[in-house]
Amino acid sequence: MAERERVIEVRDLKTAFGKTVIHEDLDLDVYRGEILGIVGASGGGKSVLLNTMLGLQRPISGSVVVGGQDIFNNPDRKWLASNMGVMFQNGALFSSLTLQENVEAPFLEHTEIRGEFLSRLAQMKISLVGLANDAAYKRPAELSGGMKKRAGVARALALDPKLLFLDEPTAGLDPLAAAEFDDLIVSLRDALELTVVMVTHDLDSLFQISDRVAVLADKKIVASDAVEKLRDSEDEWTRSYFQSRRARRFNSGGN
Ligand SMILES: Nc1ncnc2c1ncn2[C@@H]1O[C@H](COP(=O)(O)OP(=O)(O)OP(=O)(O)O)[C@@H](O)[C@H]1O
Repeated sequence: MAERERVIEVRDLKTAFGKTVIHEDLDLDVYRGEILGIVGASGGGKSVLLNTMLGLQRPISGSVVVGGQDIFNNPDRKWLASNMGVMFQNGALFSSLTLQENVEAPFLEHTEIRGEFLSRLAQMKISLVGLANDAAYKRPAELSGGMKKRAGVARALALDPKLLFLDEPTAGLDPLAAAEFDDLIVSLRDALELTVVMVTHDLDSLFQISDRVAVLADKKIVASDAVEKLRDSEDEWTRSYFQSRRARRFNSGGN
C-alpha cells in the first residue's frame, strides 16, 4: 500500500500560558483525505491545539508543518489563509451581517473579487452546505442552530481550502441535526477532497464519521487510531474514555 501523505505534522510541541503548560512533547500527524477526530478531557487543550495548528497560537517550542510549510517560520500567509478553513464553536458568524455577507467576508479580506461575481460565489457556497437561497438574506439570530453551523462551514469553505478545521461542530444540536451535519461533513470531504480535523466530545460523530481519532491527555497525544481500536489502547486514559458507559453502546458495533 502506498504511504499516506501527511498534510499536517506537529512535532515536539510545547505551548503554555504563563507558567501553565498546556502541551508538552506533543506529536500529531494528519493524513490527506481523512477525518481526524480529536478528543480529550475538558480544558485539556484541544482548542489551543487547533489554534496552534491554524497558526493563531504561537508555541514555546516545536513545529507545525502544513502542506510542507512551517507555519511559525516565515510561511506563505496567503497560501495558508486560502488553504485552511475553520469553523469555531457556535459557527462564530458576524451577528450584524447577513449570511451572504458573512460568506463574502473572506473574499473581501483575501481576494480582489467584488460585485456580481462575489455574490454568485457566496450563493454557491451557501447552497453547497445545503441551505436554501433565502437563508442568504438572514442574520445569524434568524437561523436555527443547525443552519448557523452550516453557514459557518460555508464561510470556512469560501476560499476553497483543502483543510477544514471544526471545533465542537455538533455541540448544541439535536441528535437529528447533528447526524445531518455529520453527513454533510462526509459528503463535503468526498466531493471537495478535503482533509478534516474535528475537535469533538460527540461520540456519535466520532464513531460515525472519523477515520481516526487522536486522544489528547496529559499534555500530549497519547493514542491515535481508528476509533474501534481505542478501547483496547495501551493508554489508560484512552481505554477508560472509550470503555466508559457512554462509549460502550458503540462497542458492540450497534448503536
Ligand atoms: N488565551 C488564553 N489565555 C490563558 N489560558 C488559556 C487561553 N486559552 C486557553 N487557556 C487555557 O488553556 C487550557 C486548555 O484550554 P482549551 O480551550 O484548549 O481546552 P479544551 O480541551 O478545548 O476544553 P473544552 O473541551 O472544555 O472545550 C484551559 O485551562 C484554558 O483555561
